[in-house]
Amino acid sequence: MATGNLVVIVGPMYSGKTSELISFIEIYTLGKKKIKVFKPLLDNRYNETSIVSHSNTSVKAIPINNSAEILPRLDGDEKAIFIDEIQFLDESLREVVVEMINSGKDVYCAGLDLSYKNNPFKVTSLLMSHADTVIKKKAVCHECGEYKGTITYKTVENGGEIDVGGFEKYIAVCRDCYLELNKSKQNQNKLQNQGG
Ligand SMILES: Nc1ncnc2c1ncn2[C@@H]1O[C@H](COP(=O)(O)OP(=O)(O)OP(=O)(O)O)[C@@H](O)[C@H]1O
Ligand SMILES: Cc1cn([C@H]2C[C@H](O)[C@@H](CO)O2)c(=O)[nH]c1=O
Ligand SMILES: [Zn+2]
Repeated sequence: MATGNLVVIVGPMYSGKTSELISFIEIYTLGKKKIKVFKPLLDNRYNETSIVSHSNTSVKAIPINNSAEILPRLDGDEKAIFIDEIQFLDESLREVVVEMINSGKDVYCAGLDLSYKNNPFKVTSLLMSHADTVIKKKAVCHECGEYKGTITYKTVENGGEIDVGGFEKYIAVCRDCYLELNKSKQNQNKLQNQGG
């Protein structure tokens, strides 16, 4: 039996990763292929049992706490496995995914490549290394309007590097606007510290 393919879809928030994942799901379901869709329970923005895009299309998904919950949920005859928001899962997802492609399943993963601090999410980097295809999506920059948005900027100060949310705290920007916004944030902080 031939091994499966690994496709990893990455990019900033609002770049259409979930929409792209859903269009691949459609291809398998139209072809009446058996599939399973997973998403981390942590991502409860819209719904705990569906993956939902910003343009509001949705597909039913099995919520999981960690990557160890994936293999026990399989029947064995699935043709493809889809996993959204991989940045919220543990690094052992790599071994789980490699086992699935080695056993002949196609695997489609979508998630953030970079945090709002411009740090790579390790689990995404690991999966990109194993991928047959990496699809790097862009968003429209919220600041300058160019179709060059490659990073997510956090507009509020609170919360850590893992912090579920949407437009109330995150925007997608291009690299130039990201640097500009961080520069003005630093200047503001400096002024505040000087009592200005
Ligand atoms: N700045 C933007 N650039 C592009 N699309 C945007 C933007 N803001 C909102 N959208 C909408 O978001 C849709 C993409 O949403 P989708 O949920 O697929 O993105 P995503 O990359 O999975 O986001 P997230 O990482 O937040 O889950 C687009 O089709 C568009 O309707
Ligand atoms: C950019 C970024 C998004 N997120 C969250 C916001 C959303 O719930 C999800 C991206 O779709 O990831 C983080 O937890 N950390 C980050 O650095
Ligand atoms: Zn910009």
